[in-house]
Amino acid sequence: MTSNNLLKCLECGTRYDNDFRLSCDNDDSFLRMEYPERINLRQVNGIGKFTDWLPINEVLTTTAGPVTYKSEHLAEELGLTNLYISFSGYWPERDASIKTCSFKELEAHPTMQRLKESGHKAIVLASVGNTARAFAYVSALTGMDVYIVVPEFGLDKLWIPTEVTDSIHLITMNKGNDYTDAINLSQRIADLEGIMPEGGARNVARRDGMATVMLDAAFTINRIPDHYFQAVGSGTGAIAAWEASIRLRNDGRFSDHMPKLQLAQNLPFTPMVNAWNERRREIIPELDMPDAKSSIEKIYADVLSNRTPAYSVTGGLFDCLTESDGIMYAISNSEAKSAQDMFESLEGVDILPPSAVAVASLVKAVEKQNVNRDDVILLNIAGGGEKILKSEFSVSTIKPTASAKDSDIDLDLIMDTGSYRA
Ligand SMILES: Cc1ncc(COP(=O)(O)O)c(C=O)c1O
Repeated sequence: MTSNNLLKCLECGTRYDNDFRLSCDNDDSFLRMEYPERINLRQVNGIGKFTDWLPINEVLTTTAGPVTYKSEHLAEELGLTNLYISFSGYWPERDASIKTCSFKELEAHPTMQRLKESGHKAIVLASVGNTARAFAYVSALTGMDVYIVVPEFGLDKLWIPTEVTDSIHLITMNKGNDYTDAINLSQRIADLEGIMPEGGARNVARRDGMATVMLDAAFTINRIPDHYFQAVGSGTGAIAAWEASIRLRNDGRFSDHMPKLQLAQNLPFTPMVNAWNERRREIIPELDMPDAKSSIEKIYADVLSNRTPAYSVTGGLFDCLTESDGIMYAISNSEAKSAQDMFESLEGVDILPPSAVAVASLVKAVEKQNVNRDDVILLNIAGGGEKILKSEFSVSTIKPTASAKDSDIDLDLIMDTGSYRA
């Protein structure tokens, strides 16, 4: 049974039932879920709390969810009086219990539940690591089949905090292939009968799962923040934060102003920063990401390496940045690393490289006076606590079931296609 809420096309307004639909029949725009105007929190821990604004019926039982707290030490260092941190990861001291250590688990739980409620059993996705880990873990918990395509450089991130199950099928791509090659191969696998594409930013379960970062913050702070900081790769998390703010404003209890999106990418791979700085809706590869593959090899936060982000599409990041009068920052590896050291020593928890990029962008924003001292700021630390987790739990490495030389490979060579042909 699918949820009673409807999906609505942002371009033409056509409404659809909420099955696992990812696109409109008439145009290329995003679909967005229509939920009750006011959200009532369910009395559970984790993101199940926000079920009213998730595209699923059953209340998720996972304790995984974002945690929002007011920073003291980093705030003092930066001279800020209202800095709030949203932490997605593992940090028992703060009741943060995402054991795959990134906000990608916020996408994975509702997506797999939406898949199940729509009557499907298998899903395919491309990832550079953190998303793969999150979906593999949820597959191990639910038994739902997941096909994961990962470029070789993402392999070290492929562990889960439980036993690996037969439901996890990992396909690696040989050296020389990047995230976009993995996306291309996963799209071919998704054409097989019986395997659903996870849909990336087009999947409302992914966006609305990530949106819980903003929801949790609004319930903790009692208002919508003035600024939202995050490092972006596909743009999904930031779009989700924007959509959550629209819903919170319409709810009426959290003030009626919207946050300014302040987003960052890692130099030298900064296609969205380059396009946005010229207020261009289109990303022009020759201008905005020349030598993309070699640039991607140089970035510290390698998960921020999507060559086809959700930027130009109606409802995508360009629209959100435009509506919020947003700012984008290009952060160097050394800026990210020193921001990481500063955060870890002041706040007392290890963070992942993309979160370091987000911290560095906040440092820059303070320097450039893009925030005022007393503004209410939400800094999304979208991944962290891996060191703490690994000191407390043993993790299992996921072994590849196949490897692909490129995205055109014969699918029979990498998977049992027989079970998925009509
Ligand atoms: C920890 C972390 N932060 C930020 C990002 C970028 O998020 P998005 O792809 O939603 O833009 C990722 C992507 O994998 C991530 O793992």
